Amino acid sequence: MTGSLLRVRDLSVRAGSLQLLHDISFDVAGQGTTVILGRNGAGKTTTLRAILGQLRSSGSVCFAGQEVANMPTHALVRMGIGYVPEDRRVFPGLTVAENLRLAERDRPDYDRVHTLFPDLAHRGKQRAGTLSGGQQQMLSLARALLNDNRLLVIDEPTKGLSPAVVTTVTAALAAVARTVPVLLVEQNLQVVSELAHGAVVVNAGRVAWTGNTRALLHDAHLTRTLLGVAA
Ligand SMILES: Nc1ncnc2c1ncn2[C@@H]1O[C@H](COP(=O)(O)OP(=O)(O)OP(=O)(O)O)[C@@H](O)[C@H]1O
Repeated sequence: MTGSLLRVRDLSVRAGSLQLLHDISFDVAGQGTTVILGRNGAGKTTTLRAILGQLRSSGSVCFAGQEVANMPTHALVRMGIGYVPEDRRVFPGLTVAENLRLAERDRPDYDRVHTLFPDLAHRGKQRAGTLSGGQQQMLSLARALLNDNRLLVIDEPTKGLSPAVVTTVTAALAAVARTVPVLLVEQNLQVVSELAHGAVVVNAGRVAWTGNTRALLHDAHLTRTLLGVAA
């Protein structure tokens, strides 16, 4: 499927008297990686959480032709949306192998996970809470990659990681995106330029720009005004 896999239309979220998202609309292609960019506090994670049914929203979220707005996350996971949240959420008291076992669905693909993250294969008996931040991120990604998903939603996978681990995670995501479409929130523009084709820039809870990642990153005026950086 090469068209739009996820269609978000007029997605709005309120928290009490605050409006966090205002009529967010964008499409996620049925292949490759689509990235949501924006400054700190722009509304990127809120957008993902609204799509994942973790925040009450108005508007439409259409996944593979089916309206899924406000469906609970577990129902979306059963439909084939893998979610890797920003805070990684591994079970610290359980081993690496136990964390993976808990994520298993119908036909877990351990070969894929161990090929992408060989380090995890050697750490099956280690408690996840004793892993480094980078290793925890790999475990968190591995939990989503274990299963055959139709879409992966991944929030800031390289946040706080050393350059070497960023390289490992980026390579794994590039390999994954060759077979599963990815909706990514990412701040590291080098990683964005390596991974993403489509870009959605969010600013103050609104979509400020959508288009081709390359066009965005090669336009110094756009990156300065939308992201506050010199590309
Ligand atoms: N439940 C809530 N109640 C009130 N304000 C909220 C709530 N959730 C998020 N916000 C606010 O909404 C704004 C967007 O937050 P969000 O986490 O989506 O930003 P972000 O773009 O992911 O930022 P960052 O890059 O810093 O992670 C922030 O100002 C945040 O404080």
